[in-house]
Amino acid sequence: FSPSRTTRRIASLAASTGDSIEFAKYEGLGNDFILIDDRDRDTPSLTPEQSERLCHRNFGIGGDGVIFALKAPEDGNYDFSMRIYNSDGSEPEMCGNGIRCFAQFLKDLGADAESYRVNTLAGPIIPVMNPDSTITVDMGEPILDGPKVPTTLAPNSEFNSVVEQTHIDKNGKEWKISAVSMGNPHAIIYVDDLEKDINFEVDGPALEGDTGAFPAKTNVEFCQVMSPTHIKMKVWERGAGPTLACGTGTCALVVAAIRANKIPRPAEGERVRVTLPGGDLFIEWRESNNRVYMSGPAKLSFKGTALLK
Ligand SMILES: N[C@@H](CCC[C@H](N)C(=O)O)C(=O)O
Repeated sequence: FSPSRTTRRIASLAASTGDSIEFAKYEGLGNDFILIDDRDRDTPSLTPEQSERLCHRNFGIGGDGVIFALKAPEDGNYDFSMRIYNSDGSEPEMCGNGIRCFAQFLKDLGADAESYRVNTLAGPIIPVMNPDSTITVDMGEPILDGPKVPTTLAPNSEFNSVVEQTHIDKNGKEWKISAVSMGNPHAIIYVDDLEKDINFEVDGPALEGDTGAFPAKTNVEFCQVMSPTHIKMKVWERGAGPTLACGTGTCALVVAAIRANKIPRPAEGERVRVTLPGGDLFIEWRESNNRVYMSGPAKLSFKGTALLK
């Protein structure tokens, strides 16, 4: 934030009318979210601007996003709806770590089911609570068709989707990009050495905001294949910048890596381990139904009441 925006934020908090909101703070591998219980509402009780302010790590609660647990639509097909704002106030379609936090939040609120049918902007998503307290999420089918990702990068004829296409960013740096959507867009880039081959703080934002190639902006995943069943990944998220983990990004990466023959497709039921700065996620892209399953933890950090402007 520029000093003037920061000053305005302090002023707006100081000028609080006393309105406040109850929240709970959760994290999935350090990807952290403010959860709001809006189960009696159809729409979020906070604006994108209020959410952005609450996500600020100095002047708010701090978080990579705000997640709202909302009423299910009346069609009877769902248990709940979920919406999310990124820490910059933009609204993504889905969030993988967020949906595990959402499921744990529901459980902690007393909605003690084994699984939930959640209505999201990316379609139906189903988190299942495991006995070992991890959560496995049916993340649905990956979207590989370029215009639907959306990306303007040309499809690679061999794969009929965007696989390692050459692209030059605004700094003149050349990349080989694969594009996959898990409801939200991901640009996947393989490097030999994650520590040496990228300038994360420069390359991440240069690609995130490259609307010529990704008209809705994109999440950017830099990846290093460690073995046929293990990949390391660093993520620069759309609307949130560097985060410790990204569930949708991890799913997109495993799909992209299998399609590009970077790793073999594991046998049905076997999973690929993806190591992120915040820890490991386990991903299965099931051949029999084309759906992606993500397993990992979600934990309550603290609860509180926040002042609103
Ligand atoms: N951290 C998330 C993704 C959140 C949304 C993303 N920043 C976007 O704008 O698409 C995850 O775990 O999937």
